Amino acid sequence: RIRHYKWEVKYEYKSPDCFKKLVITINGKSPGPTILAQEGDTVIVEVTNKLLLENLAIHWHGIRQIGTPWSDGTEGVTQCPVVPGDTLKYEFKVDRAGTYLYHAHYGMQRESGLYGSIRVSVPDNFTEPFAYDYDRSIILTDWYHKSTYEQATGLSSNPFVWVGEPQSLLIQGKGRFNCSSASLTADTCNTSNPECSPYAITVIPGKIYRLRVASLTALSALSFQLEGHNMTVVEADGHYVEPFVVKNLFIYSGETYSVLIKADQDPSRNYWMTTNVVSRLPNTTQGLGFLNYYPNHPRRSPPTVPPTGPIWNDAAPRLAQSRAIKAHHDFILTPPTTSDRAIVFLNTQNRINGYVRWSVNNVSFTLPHTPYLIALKNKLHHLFSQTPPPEGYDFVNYDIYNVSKNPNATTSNAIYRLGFNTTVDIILQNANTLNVNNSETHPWHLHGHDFWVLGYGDGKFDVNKDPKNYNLVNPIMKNTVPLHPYGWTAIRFKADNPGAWLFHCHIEAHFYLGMGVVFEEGIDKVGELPSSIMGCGETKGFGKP
Ligand SMILES: O=C1O[C@H]([C@@H](O)CO)C(O)=C1O
Repeated sequence: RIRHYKWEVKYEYKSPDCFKKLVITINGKSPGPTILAQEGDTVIVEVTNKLLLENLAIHWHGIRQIGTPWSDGTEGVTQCPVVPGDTLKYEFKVDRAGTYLYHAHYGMQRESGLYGSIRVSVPDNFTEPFAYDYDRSIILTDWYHKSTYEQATGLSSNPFVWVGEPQSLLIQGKGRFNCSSASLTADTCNTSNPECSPYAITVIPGKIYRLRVASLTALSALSFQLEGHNMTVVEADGHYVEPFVVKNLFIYSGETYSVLIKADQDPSRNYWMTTNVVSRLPNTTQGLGFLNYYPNHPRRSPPTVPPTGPIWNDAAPRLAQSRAIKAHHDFILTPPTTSDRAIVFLNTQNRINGYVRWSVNNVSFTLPHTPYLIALKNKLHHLFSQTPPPEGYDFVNYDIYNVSKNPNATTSNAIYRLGFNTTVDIILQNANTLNVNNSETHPWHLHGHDFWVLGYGDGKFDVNKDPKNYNLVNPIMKNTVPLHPYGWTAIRFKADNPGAWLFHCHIEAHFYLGMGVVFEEGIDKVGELPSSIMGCGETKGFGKP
């Protein structure tokens, strides 16, 4: 079946957390409409850019785009941006049931509110490994009051102006800023504005709910809680998980989970739904929503104070949850037992000519003027650097626990070319930032593939010892994984999807500052590119009759 959507994207004044600012909406809404489809369907989205002064691209996060790499929606990698006034038709197959997302992939545009859910249901004759009565989706975000332009300008300046901690946390696009904390007029900030009334999920006592929880924060790692209710984790990034129970669901930007909850508590009241910042010193009040027991009023406050979140700087429970996520025993996709190539990616914050940047192996990524997919397909190799980027770093001498003695890095737009159908291991290695005793959490997202998560570790990855402990028995497949502070994360994937694919830190400011790489595989097998994606750079007008 074909699922056809027509979207108009524009800026509108909205007050998602009671503070009025410009928000990017789709057909008048942020979050945008949920895409509902069934495995095997074709989704067509015709996007019209009505942003007036700004380009646009939309990425279908978790959809592998097998056979349609030009529909991945990654500006600079797989397409030219959609200029104001233009319409672009995205067309792709949703080939696997699960919980996915869509969001802007042009500059830091995602954090202006351009995002939503994709829910792909199982085929008619298929039974899932768990039962539930109702299915609900929510997206967690953090929210800034400064515009994307102010943020991007600060990040690109010397002296560096960091974006800072967010002003509020949103649950399904709703949050609450303390308007009296700043001298703001009622027109600018008004807590009785219905646009910022807390999000509520209504449940019928006794029923089981599948709650699809996703994070698209710009910066924050979150802990998600439902007061008085345990959650059973059953799905991660579109793959069934061997079930396990949590009170706090740790979730990183770009991840999706399904959890089961039973509405089995005292039905005469409502319960808090909360999000808390973890892994960075929180300077944002917790996000609040309601778990509303029918027939209580959905806006009736619970009689309790909202539960406090976990200790923000205790990394141990976060690492433990990452390690607990294994493939469901009936749905194990076994990884190849060996790889053809292993690349280590050292994650560092650097300084280039006085400007703060983020790097992989001391190379800070920049996008070329002509998108890679188009340049590669047309064999225009002069359009980006042909010097292969590094496969590792100075393992012997680099001290990951301290500020680098030489924080200098270089910029490059070179890419990693992978042999088609080869098996590739990536070991993400964390390190200290430019500040003493500081290492941050980075959620890494791969386009065009799912990967097996082979393991997580503390400290420096040992190439002789650590691979012996890889989980090759029941590793989960995901498209986004956290790299924990001072730790490493090892993943494996098959380079079997012809195209050019971004792999990057999902923190908006970090990718903006160069924290990403591009992989190319099987470019000769990519079909003819639609001319609609080629209207920029040196290939402007290519494919036009
Ligand atoms: O890129 C970043 O910059 C700041 C800080 O390191 C400098 O102010 C921070 O926390 C980041 O993640």
